[in-house]
Amino acid sequence: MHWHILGAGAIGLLWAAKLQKAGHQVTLILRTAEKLAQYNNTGCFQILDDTRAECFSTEAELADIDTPINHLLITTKSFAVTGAFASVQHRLRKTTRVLLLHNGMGPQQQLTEENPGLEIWAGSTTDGAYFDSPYRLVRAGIGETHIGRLSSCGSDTLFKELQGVDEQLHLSADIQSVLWRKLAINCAINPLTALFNCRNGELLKYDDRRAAMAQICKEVEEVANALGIILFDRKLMEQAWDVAELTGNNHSSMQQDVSHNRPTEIETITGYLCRIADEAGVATPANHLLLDAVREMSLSTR
Ligand SMILES: NC(=O)C1=CN([C@@H]2O[C@H](COP(=O)(O)OP(=O)(O)OC[C@H]3O[C@@H](n4cnc5c(N)ncnc54)[C@H](OP(=O)(O)O)[C@@H]3O)[C@@H](O)[C@H]2O)C=CC1
Ligand SMILES: CC(C)(CO)C(=O)C(=O)O
Repeated sequence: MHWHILGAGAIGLLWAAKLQKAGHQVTLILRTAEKLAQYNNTGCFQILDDTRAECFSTEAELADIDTPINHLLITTKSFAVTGAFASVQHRLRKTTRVLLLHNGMGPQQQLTEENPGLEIWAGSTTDGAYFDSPYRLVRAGIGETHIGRLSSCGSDTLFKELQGVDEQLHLSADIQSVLWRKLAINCAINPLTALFNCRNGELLKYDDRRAAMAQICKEVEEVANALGIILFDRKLMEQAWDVAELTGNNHSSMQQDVSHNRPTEIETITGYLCRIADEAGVATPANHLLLDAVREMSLSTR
């Protein structure tokens, strides 16, 4: 299959490599002519893991050409998804399949509602990767990726066609719940680490941080309950505690975005939770306070 990847960042390039290794053709869609020239100068990207460095010569192009896209993987940050999608919409056909792989919620539901005839999939991953220099990607952790079809149109054959791309790729029959679980964990950890400017594990070391985390978790559970969403088979606080402990030395993506003065994904994490809670009439005062606090600290994406 020929995959176009929109969002040639850490997750996008990781997937470009996985797809290429499994025999798929891959084209990266870059944002500007300047970025394309810079990439073509380098001619490839590298992925480093514990044992080796691999080079991938993947072709790249801009969004505004007319070549049709049959398989589109969008791996931008959540706040850029709808804009990125719009930039290639003229290249999509009735049979195009779209896979969205990002944290947070909102864009997946919006694109599915606005494009009822399109086969749209969404996913959530615990893979980890970061750049140590441009187009040099360090694979930080091998995680699991769950994908599932959001649109009512289409079929599940895409999953079969992706088998062999990643041993840790799973098909979910209820991808909304998978996205909610990831959302719940991100609500519990990301904004607090940004606010306290600390590593994930440092949320557990102080009474006030633990109390804030417990209150956030309680509100997220109340929203999920009101919507009939089953999160975990134990309390969210216990689940989030384990994730914070397991990733104790890591800086969350939101803490890193705030500390590097980049836009954060707060609007699609706590922002989404608060919006859905307001619509459902569930009070989420601690999440609203946290949303305001992180909005104050980060570049606006609204
Ligand atoms: N990195 C990780 O380990 C993990 C990330 N995630 C999630 O995956 C998602 C992607 O994260 P990550 O890969 O780290 O993010 P990056 O910032 O590394 O990559 C995003 C890429 O999208 C590009 N982009 C943005 N807008 C457009 C556009 N309109 N057209 C084309 N390209 C565009 C950016 O290009 P430009 O450079 O021009 O801005 C950038 O290269 C996020 O939701 C993140 O939370 C989830 C698990 C782990
Ligand atoms: C689970 C967690 C908090 C791990 O750092 C994460 O997903 C993130 O940083 O975005």
